Amino acid sequence: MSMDLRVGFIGGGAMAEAIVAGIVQGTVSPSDIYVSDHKEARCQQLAEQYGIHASVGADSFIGNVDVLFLAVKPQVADKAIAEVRDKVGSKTLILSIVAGLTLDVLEASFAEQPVVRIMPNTPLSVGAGMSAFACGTRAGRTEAAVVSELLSAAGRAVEVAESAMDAVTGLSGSGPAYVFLLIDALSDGGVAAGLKRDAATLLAAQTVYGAAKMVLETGKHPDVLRDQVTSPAGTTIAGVRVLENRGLRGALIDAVLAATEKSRELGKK
Ligand SMILES: NC(=O)C1=CN([C@@H]2O[C@H](COP(=O)(O)OP(=O)(O)OC[C@H]3O[C@@H](n4cnc5c(N)ncnc54)[C@H](O)[C@@H]3O)[C@@H](O)[C@H]2O)C=CC1
Ligand SMILES: O=C(O)[C@@H]1CCC=N1
Repeated sequence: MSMDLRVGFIGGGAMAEAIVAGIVQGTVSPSDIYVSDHKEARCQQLAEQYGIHASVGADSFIGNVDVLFLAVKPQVADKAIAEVRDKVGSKTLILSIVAGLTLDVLEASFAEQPVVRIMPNTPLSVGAGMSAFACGTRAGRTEAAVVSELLSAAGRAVEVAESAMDAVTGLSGSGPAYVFLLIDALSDGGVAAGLKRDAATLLAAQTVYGAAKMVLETGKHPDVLRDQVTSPAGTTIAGVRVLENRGLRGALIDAVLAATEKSRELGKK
């Protein structure tokens, strides 16, 4: 599926790159993607790797894109907005991925443009992203459909109320980091049990991938699927017992809550 859209980015960091990598795979033509980043070397790298336009400064494209991603760190978002707000086209759809930056603030910053707040995650770069988005008052169903199509091209996208954004950030926004940690730890377990590192990491990652795929494709509750693996007096329950004793469930719940709380704090500053 390809979309006839000119897409700009303010900030060409890790998350912008993940989105670019996701949408250049058949959704948006690289020649229609424009990135502005403060760092010249970063621009060169992005231009070479993806065949997109990348420059220090956005003047060459800012008035001429259909969609503009705001993809800088929260701490410098005010400055980045001040640099572009008077130059951006009045119909350009502003898509902010800045953690904690509210629709109220965004709508006050951009006088006329429709604004959508998005929380994506880095697996977008391999077509398996999870994004949630909330529409501002000037963004209607047409804008929501554009955002949904753009993000769905590299994973899944759901529309949520803005009040859910902090929780989304704590779960799917930050979540890849929790799962990378989990995979690394599982791999360590395999190495401790005598496997070679490469094999252990492959086994760990494919197991996480397969289990996630089963949850998504069967629609069954994770506990039902867990039960299918767990033989009476078998190996699985021996492992599960250790995880329950060490509080894995509670640790994951607390991790999501801590990240959610941090997102709330960022939004208040
Ligand atoms: N990394 C992640 O997994 C996720 C990040 N986010 C959000 O995405 C945003 C960006 O995060 P990252 O990509 O991880 O950060 P990053 O630090 O990798 O990238 C930010 C980039 O913006 C550039 N920059 C800063 N000010 C600029 C300006 N005024 N004009 C042009 N370029 C400018 C920097 O040189 C840098 O390359 C953050 O607000 C974060 O909250 C959201 C979801 C997931
Ligand atoms: O760590 C962060 O603040 C950002 C937001 C979600 C993922 N990374």
